Amino acid sequence: MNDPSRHLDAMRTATPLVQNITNYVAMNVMANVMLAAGASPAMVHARGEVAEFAGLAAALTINIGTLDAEWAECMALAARAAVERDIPWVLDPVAVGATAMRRDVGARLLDLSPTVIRGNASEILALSGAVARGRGADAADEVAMAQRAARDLARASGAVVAVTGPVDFVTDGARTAHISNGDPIMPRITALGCSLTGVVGAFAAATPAFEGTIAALAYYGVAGEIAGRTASGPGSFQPAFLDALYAMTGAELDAMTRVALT
Ligand SMILES: Nc1ncnc2c1ncn2[C@@H]1O[C@H](COP(=O)(O)OP(=O)(O)OP(=O)(O)O)[C@@H](O)[C@H]1O
Ligand SMILES: Cc1ncsc1CCO
Ligand SMILES: [Mg+2]
Repeated sequence: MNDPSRHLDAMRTATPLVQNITNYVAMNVMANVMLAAGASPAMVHARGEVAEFAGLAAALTINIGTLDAEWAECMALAARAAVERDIPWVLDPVAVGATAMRRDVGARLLDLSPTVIRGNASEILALSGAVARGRGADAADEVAMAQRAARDLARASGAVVAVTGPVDFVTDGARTAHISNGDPIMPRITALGCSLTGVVGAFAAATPAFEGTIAALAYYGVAGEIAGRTASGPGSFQPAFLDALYAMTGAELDAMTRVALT
């Protein structure tokens, strides 16, 4: 893909309303990232309104980072509503292999036909049923190790699967892509992966899932590279990253994108 800017333009033009059920750590970071990108985020998770809100939204994202039993039920209600209303929904299976509860909720959500699944290598390995070594929310496995699991998971679930890390991998079960944009500071800042899931949802609202996911990952990685030019550590990286998401032109994105389709 040499023109991800088309998909960035489509997303910014649509300013999609994206409903996010995300974790307490990510809520503020994610909303700011999505606003800087040009989307309209709403963090909505109450039982009484999740399904109704999905009728207003252009996409839904569900992140199990700070799970509890009540939220797990609301996540399923929201996912069902998204499928009924035919809007894309993105699953972020944070630390899905860590506990029995996470494995159970992850499997239930997987049964509800996510459009895209976005996780790190340990999470995608665990969700696919393979043995993973992740501790908590951080990856301990390599993206390359998770590629076969990602392809199997995509074929079994019908979802586009994105494995993020130093080089990102995206597959719909048949086609594959590697995106080698990004900055090594990114995994040293909490919730940047969670926030990326929101950006993937925003792109998927305006573009078919495989192309939209690749473009979202390229855009995010390029913003990371731009932020990395001036940042002196994780603290100064965060505002520089928001500014880069906000200011990036389509021409900059196309010039800096490193995507290999296979
Ligand atoms: N070592 C790295 N070098 C360059 N980019 C990276 C690196 N690690 C992660 N990234 C980028 O960081 C972003 C977030 O991906 P990551 O895999 O860290 O998510 P995550 O583990 O789900 O994060 P979290 O759960 O903490 O929010 C992606 O755009 C990815 O490409
Ligand atoms: C640190 C952390 N703990 C639960 S969710 C979360 C945010 C990154 O996934
Ligand atoms: Mg994560």
